Amino acid sequence: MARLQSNMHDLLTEEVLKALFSKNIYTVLKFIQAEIKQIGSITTLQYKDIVTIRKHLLNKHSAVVTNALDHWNELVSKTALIPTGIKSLDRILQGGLTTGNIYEICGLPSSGKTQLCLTLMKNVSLLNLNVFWIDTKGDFTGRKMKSMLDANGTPEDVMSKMLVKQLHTQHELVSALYQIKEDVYTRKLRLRLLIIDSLPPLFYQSQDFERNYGVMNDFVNVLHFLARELQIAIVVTNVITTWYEGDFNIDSAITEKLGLGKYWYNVANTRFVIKKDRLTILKSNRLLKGVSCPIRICDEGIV
Ligand SMILES: Nc1ncnc2c1ncn2[C@@H]1O[C@H](COP(=O)(O)OP(=O)(O)OP(=O)(O)O)[C@@H](O)[C@H]1O
Repeated sequence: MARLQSNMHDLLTEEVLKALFSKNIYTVLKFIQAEIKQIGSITTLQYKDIVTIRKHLLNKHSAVVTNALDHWNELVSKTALIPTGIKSLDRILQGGLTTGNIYEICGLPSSGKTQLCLTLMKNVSLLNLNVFWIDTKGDFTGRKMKSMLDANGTPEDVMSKMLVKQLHTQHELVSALYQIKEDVYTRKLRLRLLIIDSLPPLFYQSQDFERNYGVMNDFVNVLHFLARELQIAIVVTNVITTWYEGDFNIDSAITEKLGLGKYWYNVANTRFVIKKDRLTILKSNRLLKGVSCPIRICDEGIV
């Protein structure tokens, strides 16, 4: 549900919003669900003002009924296809990444997730599109990108299309996404591809699961907004961990587990796994599950 903002209604001033936020009323849904009396006691709004705002928000944010044809036409007019520049990957993606979707690349540590993201960044910026990289591991370096560009003789000017932000906490991540949302909204930034490498280092930090869940919820909401409403293709990386069942011995069964838990499990539209030099579609709402392509890491990235 949308976050309350001052541009939603004239009566929702910054002062009113501050008062609402201080009582954890951040979203349109929370505002509509709260008792009018409660809103009145938190803010300086009069009864009739609160009713007016509620009516306005309900009209604006309630689901409207559309027919499938309108839905399809809107989708076609809004969606962009972004070739990844990796031929075999474009083939299994049926042309490339499509805006409006969240893609997840998972794999064991050192399986090549970052290399794949770096290659996507390099190839997509060569299409003259901005790419935003959120780096949580300190893995993005200008030196690495420059050497990848040098390896196939590409001039370095393309690096001006690559925007990088390093951050270290969940809260920094959520704020960075809100900032991107604002910048894209106000057309300060034109963006088609956002890469987050990697999520687990941020979401494993907190032992407070309730709080973790709250931030994850906020994160997923803004991620969906960026993908669907602002038509950005989002690529995130996630790690697979392994351990041995029971006491370790050579015959012990190895268990593999995808990071980030059950809540995250259904968020990405398409999930890939990198294993044994192959990239395989594990889950997708529109591509064929189980389809894979070979990949090889070399100086110019993934080919
Ligand atoms: N120029 C290169 N040629 C061949 N292999 C390379 C090259 N550069 C890096 N690699 C390999 O890429 C792998 C590291 O990949 P990457 O950093 O993408 O892993 P990752 O899946 O992101 O790991 P993590 O989850 O630990 O961050 C290593 O196995 C490394 O040997």
